[in-house]
Amino acid sequence: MNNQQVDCGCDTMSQPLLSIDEALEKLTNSVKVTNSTQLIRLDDALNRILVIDVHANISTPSFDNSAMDGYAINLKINQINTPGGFTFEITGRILAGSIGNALAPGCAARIFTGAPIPKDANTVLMQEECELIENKSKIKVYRPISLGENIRPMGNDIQSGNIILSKGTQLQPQDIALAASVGIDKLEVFHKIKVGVFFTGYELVNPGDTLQQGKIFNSNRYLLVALLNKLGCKITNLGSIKDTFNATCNALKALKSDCDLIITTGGVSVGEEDYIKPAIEQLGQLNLWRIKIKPGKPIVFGSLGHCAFIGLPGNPVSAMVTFLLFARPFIKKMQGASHYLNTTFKTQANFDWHKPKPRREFIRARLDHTTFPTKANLYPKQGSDVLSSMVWADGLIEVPEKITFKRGKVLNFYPLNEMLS
Ligand SMILES: Nc1nc2c(c(=O)[nH]1)N[C@H]1C(S)=C(S)[C@@H](COP(=O)(O)OP(=O)(O)OC[C@H]3O[C@@H](n4cnc5c(N)ncnc54)[C@H](O)[C@@H]3O)O[C@H]1N2
Ligand code: MOO
Repeated sequence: MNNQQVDCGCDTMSQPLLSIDEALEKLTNSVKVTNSTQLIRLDDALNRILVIDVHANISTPSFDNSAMDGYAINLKINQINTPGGFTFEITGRILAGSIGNALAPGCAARIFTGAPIPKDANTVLMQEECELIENKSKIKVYRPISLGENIRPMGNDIQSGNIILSKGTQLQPQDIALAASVGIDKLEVFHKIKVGVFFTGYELVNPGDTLQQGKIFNSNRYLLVALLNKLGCKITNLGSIKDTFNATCNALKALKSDCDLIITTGGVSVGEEDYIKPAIEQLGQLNLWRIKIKPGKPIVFGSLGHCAFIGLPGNPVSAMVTFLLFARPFIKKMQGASHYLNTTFKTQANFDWHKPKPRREFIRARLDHTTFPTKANLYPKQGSDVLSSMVWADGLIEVPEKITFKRGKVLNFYPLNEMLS
């Protein structure tokens, strides 16, 4: 078979391959969101996903307070926005955390940032604008003053009863801080999901062991574990297993009862030594095999009872790209995240595309930010074995199937830093 025939977008039995959109829809529609939840302290909440909306039961700030170090004044009606210097007698001093006495008209209280505005004060003046006079018993101001200057009103940030964080939020430092600001000390989050992994391939050797002729180091093991750690999964790692049908079935059986999801790499292609698909068909249900994308055509999606299964291709770039495009949204949805799809933005290709391709391609690219709009440059080698292309790249350019284009074409860019967050 020549290359064009291999890449026809059909399988060898002329069955059309699924498009990426169909495959993603099929995968994410089938996700069962974990129903196991726990209450955790704010210090442990980073990156965890909220089960329910969080409401504030106080307003913040909970009292009117000063935005500046300076003087709270009781500005009289006839002084508002009037030109000319005004003098205020200092009758109090209010630190943050303390309460001052009411201010009589024409009087001032020394006040510090965050301190409560005393009763009857209606404006705060910055100390830099005030001249202390008469042995520091008074202040004088030379500019017109308007009402309410430098006062942060109660509820300026949050109103009591408001939803401050929505269910499905993956908690970031600022979310945790917002919960703390209304006095919440614990949040209800989904339990971490349990993911079992193993790696097929007679050729695999662990880094640290001797590399005999014909063998390769098992880089996918480290790739997958690191990717899953980034997503906050609990991992059971069986390492590399023998490339046999029995060993594959045994590994699946060992993991399925205690895992929400099993992910493997390798053994998903069409060779008679590829046992993942037949093992899933024998032990569970096969829902999808092979997608019209490059890299990563042979991907298996299925289930073993309650446990979902994703078999990624063995080629390292294919394994990483398919993990990011398919397994990541699947896992994020399973974890309860409301935003689980990858985000993309538009960029311009700094290259021509001469040959229409039958599969949608996800090519390793790096953005040149010195131009506007930014331009995407390609890594010179785009083979699915070229792992260094993933290290060089800062994202993937999506090239639609069956098109050609010239430099300057606007395309989708999938930023790696986003997909690895
Ligand atoms: N006749 C055909 N052959 C292949 C097809 C096809 O359609 N017809 N598809 C090709 C594509 S595309 C891919 S992708 C691969 C997928 O193959 P498998 O998932 O079955 O993976 P293996 O054959 O086991 O390995 C492929 C490649 O990756 C290396 N590998 C495997 N595991 C690891 C690991 N843990 N760490 C690092 N590298 C790994 C392995 O040595 C091979 O070089 O199939 C094509 N063939
Ligand atoms: O899909 Mo394979 O990943 O092209 O090498």
